[in-house]
Amino acid sequence: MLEVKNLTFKHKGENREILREIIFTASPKEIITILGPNGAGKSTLFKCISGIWNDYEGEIRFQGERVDKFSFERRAKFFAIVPQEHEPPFSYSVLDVVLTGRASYIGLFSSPKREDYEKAEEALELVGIKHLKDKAYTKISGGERQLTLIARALVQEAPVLLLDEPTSHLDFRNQVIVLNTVKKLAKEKNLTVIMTLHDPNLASLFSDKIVVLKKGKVFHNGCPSEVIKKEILEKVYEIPIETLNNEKLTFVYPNLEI
Ligand SMILES: Nc1ncnc2c1ncn2[C@@H]1O[C@H](COP(=O)(O)OP(=O)(O)OP(=O)(O)O)[C@@H](O)[C@H]1O
Repeated sequence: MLEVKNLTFKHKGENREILREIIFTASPKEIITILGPNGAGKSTLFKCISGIWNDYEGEIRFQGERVDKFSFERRAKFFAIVPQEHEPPFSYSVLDVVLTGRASYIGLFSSPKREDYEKAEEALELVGIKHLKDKAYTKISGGERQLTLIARALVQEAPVLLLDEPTSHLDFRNQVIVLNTVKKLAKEKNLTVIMTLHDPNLASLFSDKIVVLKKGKVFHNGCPSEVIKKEILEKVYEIPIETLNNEKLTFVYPNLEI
């Protein structure tokens, strides 16, 4: 289990707390989505969990151990990260980028083995871009890069998958395919998934729990049916919102008379 306990964070030399007393837990097979307006602190929370920022109050623990004490290697073993943006310094092929996710298995002075290539191709197949494997990563679209990075995270075979706005460059079809794949993998491979999203409807469709942040604090935390509600989202996004309900889900949309 991943536990975030009373996490409070401010940048060095600044007085303003970007995150204040954040509390939530995430278990294997669960998808936790961090939802909230621009500037709410989603990426900062993500960076604290993934170890980019370590200088916080409170604790983040994985399987009982404090993650700020993890070595770089242990972090790579436990956390697979899909960042929002990634510019490789060289013109790697798509397959090579995915293979970098196997680094902790390959060893510093060795080359990838057949198993590593097989896993990389399997992951590319899973996210639907195996046909791009020999193309230069610098010459594919933003959405195709995002899919490549998701494949790279999958071959890492880490128990925690952290995705920062995984759908930001994806078309409608690929949003659904990628999030559905992540959901399937979470269940099949026992992964703990934490992601940030901007779309409450996608969050509702694909999450087990949603943590809503507003101004650095947890505004609400619960399963989609508890969180994706007119009264909560209107307070968080400060626009009038309407809902459509059926027995499976609540769909939210803006009331355009604003
Ligand atoms: N390096 C930094 N130094 C100081 N303040 C920062 C720094 N990076 C971000 N912030 C501030 O922290 C707050 C939270 O930013 P963060 O990027 O976590 O928000 P977010 O919810 O991910 O936003 P978005 O949805 O726009 O990506 C913002 O007010 C931002 O200005």
